[in-house]
Amino acid sequence: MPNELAIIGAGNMAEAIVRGILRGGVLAADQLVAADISPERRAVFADKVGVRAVESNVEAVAGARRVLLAVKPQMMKAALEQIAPGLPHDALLVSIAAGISSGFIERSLGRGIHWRVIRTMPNTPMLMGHGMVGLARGQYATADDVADARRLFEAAAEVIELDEDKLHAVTAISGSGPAYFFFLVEQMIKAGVELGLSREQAYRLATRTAYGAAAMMTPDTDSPEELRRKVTSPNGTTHAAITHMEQAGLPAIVVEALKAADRRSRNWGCEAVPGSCSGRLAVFLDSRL
Ligand SMILES: NC(=O)C1=CN([C@@H]2O[C@H](COP(=O)(O)OP(=O)(O)OC[C@H]3O[C@@H](n4cnc5c(N)ncnc54)[C@H](O)[C@@H]3O)[C@@H](O)[C@H]2O)C=CC1
Ligand SMILES: O=C(O)[C@@H]1CCC=N1
Repeated sequence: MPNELAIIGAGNMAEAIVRGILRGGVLAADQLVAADISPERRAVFADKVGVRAVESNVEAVAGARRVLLAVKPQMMKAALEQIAPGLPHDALLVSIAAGISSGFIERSLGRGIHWRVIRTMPNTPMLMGHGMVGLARGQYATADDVADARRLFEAAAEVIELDEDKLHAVTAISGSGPAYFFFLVEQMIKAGVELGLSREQAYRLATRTAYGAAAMMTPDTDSPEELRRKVTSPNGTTHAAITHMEQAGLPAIVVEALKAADRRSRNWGCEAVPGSCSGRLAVFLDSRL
């Protein structure tokens, strides 16, 4: 079977994407190969996902038509150095790493080749088929490459194409976003316990509420603001809670928190590519973390 997709880094996010690809019939399992340094992750891919898993990145990319770069940003430089010598010159590179620019990937692979790179920012709800992906094309990637990369994600996600610089904001909103909601639910569970419920009761009430509320936010329904208004009786209980959140500064905290995520995404690129940011920019970014 041809090597239609080599995965470098068979971690959590790669698993969500690959499960979507297989579930959606975009590619068959025997057209994929995954490489990971961790025997545990290779076992997950081989035994649970049903995809051939190897230790060697070089072996994975041999003859590959597309390569999904799915290691952590700080591992990207090493992974690119490993695959560069054996990577087919016409392979399409699709990266999901936060903060790593398409330019860095192109330069690291080198060999005088105009590498076609698509940079993306997916999120874990892809595991449930409800993901959101921001996608930007590198300078040598074509419209066909964008369409090709889109197909990898669309079985489990909505995809929007943007300029590459906007991917930091996408990371702050939808890449990291699921964690903000889980964090809120964690606090709701704690509050439930403080209010006298058992942990099981609080857990069930908070998680099912989050699930139901999320399901209400379809493109065809009211805006989040309007949905909130419909729960909020004048001078009632919701009003009491929201007023407290506003007076305690939560709206500004959320906005500032997401700006911190955006800065971290920009800063990660600097860390992964020592010397690529001027000293002043790196210090400026660090000081704002
Ligand atoms: N987890 C998330 O919600 C999201 C993650 N991302 C991006 O996805 C990438 C992966 O993140 P996760 O899946 O969360 O991390 P993870 O830690 O679950 O997966 C990374 C995998 O890479 C493997 N690895 C490390 N060095 C390697 C090397 N040199 N060669 C081959 N494999 C190697 C690790 O053993 C691990 O299994 C990151 O760059 C992150 O920025 C993007 C969007 C959302
Ligand atoms: O936390 C992170 O850096 C990664 C990128 C977006 C979600 N997880």
